[in-house]
Amino acid sequence: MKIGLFGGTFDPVHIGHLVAARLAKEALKLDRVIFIPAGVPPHKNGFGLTPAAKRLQMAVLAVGYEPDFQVSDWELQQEGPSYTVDTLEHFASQFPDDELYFIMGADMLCDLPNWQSPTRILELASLIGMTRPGFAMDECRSTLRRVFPRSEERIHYVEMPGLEISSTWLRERLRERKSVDYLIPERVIRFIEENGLYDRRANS
Ligand SMILES: Nc1ncnc2c1ncn2[C@@H]1O[C@H](COP(=O)(O)OP(=O)(O)OP(=O)(O)O)[C@@H](O)[C@H]1O
Ligand SMILES: O=C(O)c1ccc[n+]([C@@H]2O[C@H](COP(=O)([O-])O)[C@@H](O)[C@H]2O)c1
Repeated sequence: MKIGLFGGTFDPVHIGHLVAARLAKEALKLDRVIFIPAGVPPHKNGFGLTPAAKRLQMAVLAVGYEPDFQVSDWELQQEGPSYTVDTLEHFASQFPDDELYFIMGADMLCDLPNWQSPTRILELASLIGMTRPGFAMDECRSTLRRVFPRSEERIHYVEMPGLEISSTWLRERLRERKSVDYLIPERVIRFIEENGLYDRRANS
């Protein structure tokens, strides 16, 4: 089996994530994709992060009834920063007979040399870099080719329609009481309002 792992802060999850997962699955013929909300995202200032349990619930609601999408709370159960290498070691021992693919947007892929143990990451999984507006994939590709010359075949590049949205931008819209319709799954918007996340309340 080919298993896609998709790590993220998902604060909140949005259509950029869902489209990336769907197209990565299609491009690499993955059997399923597991969304893995990060407990403590390693390169982000954790200040103001929505509590892990709520980010997890939003991810669960977002993947809804999709039989080929799942959510893992593994990173949320660990202490300290959610380093991908540790997550991959865990999933590799969990699924020893399967091939692992880690899905990421171009911004994250270009940053790979700064991650914890990137060479080990490339031994444990193939990577799928999804295009993202504002990040030059070609530049990123030549950097990665230079830094990891022996891992070229482990990194896949997949085009997706440019969705110039981020959780940061959506949090701002939510706080400003602007519409996020179609950008965030409807069930997740309802959850945000019911729980008063991002200062948003139903009918406010
Ligand atoms: N619009 C998008 N297009 C392609 N990839 C995306 C998009 N949004 C997020 N991703 C990718 O999804 C993964 C998880 O992203 P994350 O949860 O940090 O969302 P984000 O929108 O980048 O959040 P923030 O604005 O809070 O940094 C990352 O690999 C990121 O590159
Ligand atoms: O392991 C690392 O060094 C590392 C550094 C930066 C990001 N990551 C992972 O990349 C994924 C996307 O990160 P983020 O910050 O965009 O949500 C998430 O699973 C993070 O744990 C991992």
